[in-house]
Amino acid sequence: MSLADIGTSQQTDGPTPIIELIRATKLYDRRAVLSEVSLLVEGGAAMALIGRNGSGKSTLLSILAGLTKLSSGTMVRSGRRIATGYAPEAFPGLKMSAEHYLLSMARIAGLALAEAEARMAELLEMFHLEEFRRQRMDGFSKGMLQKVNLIQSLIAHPQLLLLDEPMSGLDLPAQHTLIGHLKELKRSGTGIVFSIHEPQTIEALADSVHVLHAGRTVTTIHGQEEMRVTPAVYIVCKGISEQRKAEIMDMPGVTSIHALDGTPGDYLAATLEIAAADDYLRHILQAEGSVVSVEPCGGLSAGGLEQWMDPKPVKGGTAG
Ligand SMILES: Nc1ncnc2c1ncn2[C@@H]1O[C@H](COP(=O)(O)OP(=O)(O)OP(=O)(O)O)[C@@H](O)[C@H]1O
Repeated sequence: MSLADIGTSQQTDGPTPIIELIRATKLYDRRAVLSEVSLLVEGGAAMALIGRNGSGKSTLLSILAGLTKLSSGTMVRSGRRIATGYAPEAFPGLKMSAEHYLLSMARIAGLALAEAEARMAELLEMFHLEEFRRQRMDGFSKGMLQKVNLIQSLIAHPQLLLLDEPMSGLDLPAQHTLIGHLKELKRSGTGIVFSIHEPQTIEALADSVHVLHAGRTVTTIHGQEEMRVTPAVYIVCKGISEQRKAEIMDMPGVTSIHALDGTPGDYLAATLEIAAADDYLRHILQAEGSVVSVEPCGGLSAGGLEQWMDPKPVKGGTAG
């Protein structure tokens, strides 16, 4: 049930809606960086936001956090005050100790001093940061700053947790710690929205994936089952004429196909069912194109989602 429905219907058992965006649009200098995006965040579930650089993920998170205003559309909250934790993408090395900063954040969020101290100690220990608690953050490494950033978002038991690239800069043990803690939070009913570029985190944590491209929703996928579809193959080629491109795009078994951004020349990347790979490769060669790389992909990749994360590096040569 969406939050928009709640006013008109009897509430039923099941996931609790926390916050909903309906046709959310954000303009900067009359340019739409988000266009008509709708989504519903539910308690006890995690939604991954994926999309290439500049697709609007951070803007969307900042809107959900209440820090950026919509240009049009609606944001509906389940209550007047939702305890919200927000870890932005860029976190500054402030000229104060981690302890001073975290206690201030906890107090601002409404925690009593004793509770704030206890919760801070628990989280500092969890992220192996306790020995640095009295040091100034302007001397911290990137990963240490990210840990402080995450701790401030978690400290006041958020009902809604918004994380912008939470794994950025974290070492592997810290990544595992974070995933474990986020799973616990989900079990306790927190709704989580996180932007991410790594498929592993999606598989470990996400209950749904919302894909953005140039500020628009490309697709949304619900449920681990839907995310883990059959294995597939990811093929990058180049040198195909516009006319032949249209033909290969229509070939059976091609899940997704797109021009590969950030590479020289007209590189084309396709995700397709394994059974269709031979036929596809034959078509490329008949169209006088050349094959740059062929790689198996599984899990999330098979749904064609990989193309919306960071573009894969193209192996082999430059465009001719
Ligand atoms: N304050 C702002 N003023 C003008 N344009 C902005 C502002 N904030 C973001 N943008 C633009 O909005 C678009 C979306 O940016 P956003 O940071 O939301 O993307 P993103 O998907 O989070 O990217 P990345 O993966 O690189 O972090 C970009 O084109 C960006 O330049």
